[in-house]
Amino acid sequence: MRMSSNPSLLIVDDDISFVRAAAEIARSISYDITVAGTVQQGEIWLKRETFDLAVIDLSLPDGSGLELVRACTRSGTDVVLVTGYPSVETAVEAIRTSLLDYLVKPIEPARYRALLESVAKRRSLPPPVAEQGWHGLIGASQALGMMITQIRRVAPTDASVLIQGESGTGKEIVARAIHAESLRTGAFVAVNCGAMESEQLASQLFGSESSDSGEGHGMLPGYFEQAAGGTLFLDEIGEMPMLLQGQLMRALESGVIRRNGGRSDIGINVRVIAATHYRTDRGHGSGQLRDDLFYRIGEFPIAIPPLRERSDDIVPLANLFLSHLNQRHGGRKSFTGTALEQLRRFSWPGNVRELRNAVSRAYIMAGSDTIADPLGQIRITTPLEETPSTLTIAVGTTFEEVERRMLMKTLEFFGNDKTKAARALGVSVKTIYNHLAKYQQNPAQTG
Ligand SMILES: Nc1ncnc2c1ncn2[C@@H]1O[C@H](COP(=O)(O)OP(=O)(O)OP(=O)(O)O)[C@@H](O)[C@H]1O
Repeated sequence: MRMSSNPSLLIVDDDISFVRAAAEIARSISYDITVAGTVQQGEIWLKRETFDLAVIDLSLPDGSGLELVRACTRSGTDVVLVTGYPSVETAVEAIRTSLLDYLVKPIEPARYRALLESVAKRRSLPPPVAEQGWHGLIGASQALGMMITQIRRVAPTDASVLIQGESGTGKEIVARAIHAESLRTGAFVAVNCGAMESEQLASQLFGSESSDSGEGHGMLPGYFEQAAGGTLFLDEIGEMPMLLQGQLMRALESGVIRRNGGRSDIGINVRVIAATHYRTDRGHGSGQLRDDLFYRIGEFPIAIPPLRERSDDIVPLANLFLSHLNQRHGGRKSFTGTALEQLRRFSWPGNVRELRNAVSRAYIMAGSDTIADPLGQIRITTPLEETPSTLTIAVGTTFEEVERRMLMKTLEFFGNDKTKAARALGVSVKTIYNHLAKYQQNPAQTG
């Protein structure tokens, strides 16, 4: 997997002198270069990596360069076909496919260089994030643009991705974007590893079979099977019990799983994306993950910065959340410039989720169509700083949100010990798990 930020070029040609000349020009404009001499080698490289540009000879020792064009198009790689023997048929065939250009040898260095420069320039710009966002990701910050570039690069590969970010930064939305941009046709299945007890999580992940059942009976396919050909999103992987982490590691390494109580192995074709709120930059922090699993799932790490570190995203997000509320309630409310500035300067410890809640609260509390002081409610009603053992709740917060925040804060206070949290809240451990599972199934209602 390439980690360099240089543009990348794949040259597929068995003509050594052409390869040398083409590579030299590309290197002079900082391209990372990979060379393949046959269709088969080209296919292997295209499966392994995503390139910005591929320069492919039409006649290769084992077939036509056209055979590689589809794989390139699928992964968003621009293609330039070259030929030493131009003919009308090959030209027509080449034009029918989606090419950046079609060059005849000996190629003009100036034209080839211009092509390389235009691809490199286009790739270095972050893709535009339209008003409705890119796969639901809204924002205008450079950090978001860079994240989108990373997503586009890694999505078509099979690399496992580890997303790190504070709560509410958008880890699930990023995981969904990777799945949507991948070539995987199966389902996206999300599971919160901290929302279930160990045994339940094991049978949900790997499925279960009861031994005394008749044919087809008592067989419950788990999340791995449900995500066949698709993506399994393991949220809060650091909460997964150690024993289960070992089981997961073995499944990922061997490519097979066995249902609980089952007798045969089942092959899995699943791309795993994991997420954690622990910082993963200094080692992997608090020892929540087995070393081998950390390295196995962290092939391609993506760090989502907290909202306070990408304040250019705040205004577009706030405006979008407000326009959703206007649409839902038939309103015409808008923020004043000062209001938007106030939102921009706030630190948003609960990140995008907290911003969305604040916009809802401001919408409900606003006496007119103009919202001038969206944080007024927070300031008036939260004179106290929160501490690890206190929770501050603003007027206008829904019961559901109060319940959720109380539960999460209590769990945090007791170091995620569900038994202690349940005792403190006067409910059963099962109730805690039920709520966590509900938050996982209905994320829209949780914030
Ligand atoms: N860039 C963004 N654009 C639009 N909406 C966003 C963005 N980032 C986050 N959101 C929204 O914020 C909310 C929280 O996002 P999400 O659930 O993906 O966060 P998370 O990091 O997975 O949170 P948690 O760790 O608490 O599960 C969701 O409603 C999501 O749609």
